[in-house]
Amino acid sequence: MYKWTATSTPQTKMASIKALTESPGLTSIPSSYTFIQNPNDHQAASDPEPEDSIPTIDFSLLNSSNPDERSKVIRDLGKACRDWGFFMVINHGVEESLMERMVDACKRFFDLTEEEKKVFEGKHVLDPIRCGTSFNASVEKVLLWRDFLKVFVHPEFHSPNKPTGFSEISQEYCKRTQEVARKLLRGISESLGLESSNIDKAMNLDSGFQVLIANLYPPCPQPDLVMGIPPHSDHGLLTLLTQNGIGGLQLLHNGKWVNVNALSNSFLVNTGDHVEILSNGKYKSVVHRAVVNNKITRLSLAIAHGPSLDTVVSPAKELIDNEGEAPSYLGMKYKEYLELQQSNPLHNKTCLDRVRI
Ligand SMILES: O=C(O)CCC(=O)C(=O)O
Ligand SMILES: [Fe+2]
Repeated sequence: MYKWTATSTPQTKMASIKALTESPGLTSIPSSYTFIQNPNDHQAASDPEPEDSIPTIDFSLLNSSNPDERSKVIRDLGKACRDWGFFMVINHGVEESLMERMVDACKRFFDLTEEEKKVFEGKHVLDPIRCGTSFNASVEKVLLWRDFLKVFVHPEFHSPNKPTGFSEISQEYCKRTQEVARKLLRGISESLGLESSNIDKAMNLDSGFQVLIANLYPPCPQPDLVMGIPPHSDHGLLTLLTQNGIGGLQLLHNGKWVNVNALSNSFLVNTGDHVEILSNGKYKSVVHRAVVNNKITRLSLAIAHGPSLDTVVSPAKELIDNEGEAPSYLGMKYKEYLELQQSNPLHNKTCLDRVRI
């Protein structure tokens, strides 16, 4: 049986979705998880049309000594950001075995006992290590079919001390994904007509905020009624996502939901709200969601890369000055934005709407 478990604080915490699904004889979902009242009204997703497929970026070409090849990949990167806010990165140089060990370490974290995980529950949205269920169960009307672990890994590296090896593997993995993200941001800077180091400098990426988010979506007896993660855009600049080979990520593209079918050993990359702000809306953050299935546990691992927490992010001065545009977003300190986004229910681009002019 699943149950509410009391914690040392007066607030009651939900049992994990993993514990719920492992309770014997679960054939229907508890009503608190009914996200979709009428599946017929729900906008089902389809695969992208072949002529409009998800952009793929060959990362190795960013290092090309051939200037034509390099300028083409920068153009492709700009087009992917403008048309999709999303792209798949191949040939990124992070070994497949490291990606697999990282996904496995996250799986082993979720396999710890409920008692062991409780130590890492965290109380505040800015606690550096926090695991739990749903997104923010204290403010949500409907619970999500998802357990999570969130760990701040840069500028200061944190890690749960269990399971064995987690800390070493995540330190290496996060260092490597940060290098990939920074290089992509140099390309994105150039694609906006800015110096390649513009975003890096303006966002203070030497002390950029990086957070590891592991999502666990166990099988659900009624997957069409629940949601893993509801439609939202990410805070920050770029999120690099990988998964345990099981699909479930969907993007809102030209008003339609599209399934993401990832190539193995690729990173699924989406632009976050702060790329939209700094590009003054030239590049939009993409709305995405995660659906679940009734057969197999899906695990996704998102590494979010943002400015340093103290950076006030506003549209790039060079874009405003050079192109005579009016700024479309107010400046806000990234830390305040993060706190706002994490303390409210996750819903479309409601957080970004607060800074839109
Ligand atoms: O699980 C996924 O594919 C999406 C996860 C996600 O959107 C997030 O962690 O922000
Ligand atoms: Fe996301």
